[in-house]
Amino acid sequence: MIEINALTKSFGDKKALNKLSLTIPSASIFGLLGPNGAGKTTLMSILNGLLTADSGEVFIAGLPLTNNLKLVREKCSLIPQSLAFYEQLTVKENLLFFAGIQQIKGKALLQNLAYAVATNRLEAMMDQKAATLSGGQKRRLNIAIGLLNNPDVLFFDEPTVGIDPESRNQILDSIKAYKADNKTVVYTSHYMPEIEKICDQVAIINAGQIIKQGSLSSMLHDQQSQQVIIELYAHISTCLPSLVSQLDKVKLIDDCTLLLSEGTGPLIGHILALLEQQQIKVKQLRFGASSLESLFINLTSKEGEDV
Ligand SMILES: Nc1ncnc2c1ncn2[C@@H]1O[C@H](COP(=O)(O)OP(=O)(O)OP(=O)(O)O)[C@@H](O)[C@H]1O
Repeated sequence: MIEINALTKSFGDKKALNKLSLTIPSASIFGLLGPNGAGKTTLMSILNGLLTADSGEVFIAGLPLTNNLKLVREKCSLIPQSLAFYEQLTVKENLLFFAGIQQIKGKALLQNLAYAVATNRLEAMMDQKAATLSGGQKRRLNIAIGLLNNPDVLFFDEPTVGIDPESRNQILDSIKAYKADNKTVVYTSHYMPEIEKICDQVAIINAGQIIKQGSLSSMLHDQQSQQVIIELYAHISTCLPSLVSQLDKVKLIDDCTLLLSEGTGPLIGHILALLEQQQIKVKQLRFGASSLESLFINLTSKEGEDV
């Protein structure tokens, strides 16, 4: 289990984390969601000992992070979004090099290497130069390198950005396999359907604080009776520019979809009347936050960005 209490980190005047508290259960796949600049990377960097917090505490498997940095680094692995290996070395040479600099040897090396290669399906390309791999294969090599220390906790920073669907599915399958092997996975992504597919628990971070945390089903259920989603056949920005500037409690999910938040009773009638006036046809009207995306937009939209 990872226990985070009142973590604060500033860069100059900018508070990247503001007394953030969070509990991440063991052997779960935990989704960390937040808009750009919310503090996700800062949090992951602190949890991995790459940055030091100004105040607050972190316990990983009961150990305080500050006094046990070396041990915690052995138990955790951060898989960055950027590729961090040598293009001119083969897959095997890269894996052996990164195992070597962590001084992983003997039986541990054989076991960890086999696990990293098998879960990332790299067997067929061990003698291939990294430069010749596809984007998805490179991403899998990146992950395999992160597994060489056989970590208990894996932090993934958007591992599936810009890769083909086959590699995306392989990566998602491997993440489920890590959980089945009792590893804890902390996962950030902007791609909500992916989070919905694999995560047990989700926390939404905004402006350096956790604004919502829970199981995915409970979070969506909480919102069920309070939200209405209206999908249109037309583009809102072109056909109804006045509507979007007039109304509170209305947000855009995309240019054809409106999300009406809490307390929307009379508002629905008002909007439907406006749409009728403009002869805009409604494609679908749904009750409840049917997706994590609508919940996320609703929770993280800032004043001034609301429509
Ligand atoms: N080294 C730094 N120096 C100055 N400001 C920083 C630094 N690192 C982060 N920040 C600021 O702290 C805030 C949180 O940044 P962080 O990178 O943690 O957000 P994020 O949620 O990971 O965003 P993204 O999804 O865009 O990667 C932002 O306002 C960012 O500009």
